[in-house]
Amino acid sequence: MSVTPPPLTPPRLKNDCFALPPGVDWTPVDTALDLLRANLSPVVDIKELDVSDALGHVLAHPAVARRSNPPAANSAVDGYGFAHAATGEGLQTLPLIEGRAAAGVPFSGRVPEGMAIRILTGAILPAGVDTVVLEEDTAGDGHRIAFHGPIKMRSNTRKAGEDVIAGDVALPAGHRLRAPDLALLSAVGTTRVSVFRPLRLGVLSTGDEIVADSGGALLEVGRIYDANRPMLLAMARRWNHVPVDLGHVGDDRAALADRLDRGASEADVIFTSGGASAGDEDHVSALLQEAGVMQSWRIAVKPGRPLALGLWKGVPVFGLPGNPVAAFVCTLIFGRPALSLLAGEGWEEPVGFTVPAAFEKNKRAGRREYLRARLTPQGHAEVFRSEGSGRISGLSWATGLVELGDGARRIAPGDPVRFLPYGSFEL
Ligand SMILES: Nc1nc2c(c(=O)[nH]1)N[C@H]1C(S)=C(S)[C@@H](COP(=O)(O)OP(=O)(O)OC[C@H]3O[C@@H](n4cnc5c(N)ncnc54)[C@H](O)[C@@H]3O)O[C@H]1N2
Ligand code: MOO
Repeated sequence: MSVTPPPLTPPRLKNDCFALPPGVDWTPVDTALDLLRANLSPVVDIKELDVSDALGHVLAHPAVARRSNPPAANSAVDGYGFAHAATGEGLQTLPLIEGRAAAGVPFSGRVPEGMAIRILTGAILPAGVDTVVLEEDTAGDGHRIAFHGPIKMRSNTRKAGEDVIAGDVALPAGHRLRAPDLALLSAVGTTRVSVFRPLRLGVLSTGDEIVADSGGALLEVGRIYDANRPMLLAMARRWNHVPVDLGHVGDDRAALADRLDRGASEADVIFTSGGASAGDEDHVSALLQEAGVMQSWRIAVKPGRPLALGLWKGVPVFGLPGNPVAAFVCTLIFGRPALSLLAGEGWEEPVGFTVPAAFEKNKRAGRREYLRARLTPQGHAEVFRSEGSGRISGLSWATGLVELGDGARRIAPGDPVRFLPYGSFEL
């Protein structure tokens, strides 16, 4: 006699894979960011470098000015220097003294009150000179100069230390050195700096379908070119971290554990992509769970809701979602500030701009959304035609992201929206 099994009762179809399922704990974006910020700290040690080799490094200690800039009061222009006290309103005619003051060739004598001296840009003001008249504002015959007064005291001069004073902090700890910073440090005589050793970011792709190195072959349809790893390695390089290519592993837990072991010895932090959610083949989250130090988050963000966080042999692991758009957005929003903190740079927030929308959208409550966007010639934000997180072409089409807050919102063309240019993520 056969027994009829009881009927299965699936939940009502929502036809919206992004609706917040009841009973699941969604971590708001800000909560996730606060947790990362509170729990991460620099993991890199400190070394000394010549300033000329330090571009892109993060200062571990403040860089202190060894000398003032400028070191002495000097002239900002080519012209004639004199004592302001002897001048007044109307036509001023001053006899010139012999000699001149030039940058690097100072005039050692004193300029008597009522006389002027030829002076060039950058020259230290000679004794008796506190004011300079611009050459173009004068007439002269080689023995005298004339100009129209009044001229303001200290015109066209620079005070000693008006830019930086010796002993001041020229640049604070945590600052990542850019080209202009090398100018500043050089100007104040600082030739050696203490910097953090660059952070090593290991990047690993997972999934049986992924082919890490196709050798130029056109793959059969069931196989997927590895898009995430080249992107993530390039982002690491762009952010002045050292990219560590950990290659690819299939859906094999033992192989993944081995590769994470390698990552933990070669890198300071590991980004994996794929296998982050809770499916049958989601080994990254499963392994981190087994290791016992795992935060598996369903973040209230779109795209990119599964993000696994854990420690593997003491090394932080970010299990990014496999969909390339989600992997990209999670890396910008969560990965970048976390990396900058680990690298000693402090928490880096992107700078956004409020611009009018060139689109309309009915946004639901619950998840913060990041739309691929770019500015029209009028400076309005248009968004990519699809929000599908496998649509990699939209990442290239875009020049930034539009960020829509957690709540529900109806957006009409012209409404203000927050645009985060790729440039504000230093991409
Ligand atoms: N039943 C449910 N299924 C899924 C959910 C869900 O909530 N319930 N979430 C979806 C979302 S959202 C995302 S994102 C993905 C994330 O899952 P995984 O992190 O486990 O990623 P995979 O399943 O391994 O891959 C997803 C997708 O991305 C492709 N992929 C993976 N790695 C790469 C790579 N290196 N280069 C290019 N493409 C890659 C992969 O082939 C898949 O198509 O889960 C949804 N499912
Ligand atoms: O939102 Mo998933 O994180 O589509 O890509």
